Amino acid sequence: MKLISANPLNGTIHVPADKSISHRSIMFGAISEGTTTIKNFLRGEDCLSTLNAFKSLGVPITDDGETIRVTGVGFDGLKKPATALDLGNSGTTIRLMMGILAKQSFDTVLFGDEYLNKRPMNRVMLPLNQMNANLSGHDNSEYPPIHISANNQLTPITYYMPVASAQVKSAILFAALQADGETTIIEKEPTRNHTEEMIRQFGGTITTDGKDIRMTGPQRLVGQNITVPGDISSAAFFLVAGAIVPNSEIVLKNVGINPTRTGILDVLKEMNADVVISEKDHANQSATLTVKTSSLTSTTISGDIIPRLIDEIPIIALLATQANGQTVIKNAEELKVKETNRIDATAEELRKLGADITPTEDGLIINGPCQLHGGNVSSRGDHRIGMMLQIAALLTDEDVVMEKSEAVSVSYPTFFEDVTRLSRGDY
Ligand SMILES: O=C(O)C1=C[C@@H](OP(=O)(O)O)[C@@H](O)[C@H](O)C1
Ligand SMILES: C=C(OP(=O)(O)O)C(=O)O
Repeated sequence: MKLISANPLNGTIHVPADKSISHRSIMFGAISEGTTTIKNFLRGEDCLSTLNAFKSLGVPITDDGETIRVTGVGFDGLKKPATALDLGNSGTTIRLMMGILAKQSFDTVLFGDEYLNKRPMNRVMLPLNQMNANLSGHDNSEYPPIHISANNQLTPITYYMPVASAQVKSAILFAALQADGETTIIEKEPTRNHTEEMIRQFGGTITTDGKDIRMTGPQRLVGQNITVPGDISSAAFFLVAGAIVPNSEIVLKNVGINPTRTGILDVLKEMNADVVISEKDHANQSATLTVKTSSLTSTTISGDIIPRLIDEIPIIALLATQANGQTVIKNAEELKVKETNRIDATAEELRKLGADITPTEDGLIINGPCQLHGGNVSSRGDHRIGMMLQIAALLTDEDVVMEKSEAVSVSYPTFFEDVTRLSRGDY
């Protein structure tokens, strides 16, 4: 696909719904009692994988195009699926479902596409097996297909997280909701807290104190009415486009601003970007963000901000190519086990467009500002790499041609339409 090049972006957009919250809305709806309604559900491929998996587990789910209605069956009401569950590209779905399915009267098999089947699962299987679950990977490996054996008891644990991962934390919490007694999780660094927040929202009890999380099971949850806010990880592409593409001004409506997700706003501020936050809706943790092109300075990004912007690092790397000076990103080794190795993918694809960017063991070093040029690139099947490369193409008047552009549908199916509309200055 030939990408849109050499264009400012101007106008207003409603970024798509939050992917992490959309997944969890279906999951919590399914394991609760009573009905859950979900408005503004993300109909991207990853969240549809979650929706279809729970339908296969016998959960009644309807969609009238506006509202998704989940009739909760409780942990005890899930039914043996007719076949192994195909979870597509979605790491969040497979890992959280391992916790949900760790105590069922039937076996389940979970697998995904060529990318998901190469992502590490020991990080979830080890703590769950310590809780008396029985999970194993394909051919004694840690990779999918993952086999979950029938099991009628889970025991609580105290678990020091070896990696900063909301998916691992969430899988343990779903298991802990079904275990008899108190589970304690000590995070390496704080990660997104949507699971903890939704346990409370669905009527459960959980204590959080910095990196310590405690919860006593078993708990019964009750269905809720959810409106999903926009995804700051999707907004990130337009926040960066607005900051670096000359003569741009973009208004982003209804962007989720849960503080465990807003590392990118801290980085933009630090780099001198012109971003204004307005219309804060405290109940829904959302706001309007307005971004205008400005002159940027380099920065260092490391330590406990990394989990607060983990999915934004590819687009932050592009931002850094347009900033004055050297930007260093450290402690981001988790990027190596995403849909692709995002350290290598970001560096290698941006170098094809002329960026001065070097991969390191745990991050990237970027020198700017740098005039990008045309070239042939690939998303490598990774939605976030694909979207980052389209924003990069806006910085050159030469042709940029990208392979595997369809990957963007995983989290942002209307991404190219939104770029087209903003490049025409449509309000
Ligand atoms: O819990 C979640 O919804 C997610 C957690 C993060 O993964 P890790 O837990 O592997 O860091 C993130 O990269 C992913 O896009 C969504
Ligand atoms: C890593 C991501 O998602 P997941 O782990 O759910 O595949 C992502 O959306 O960038």
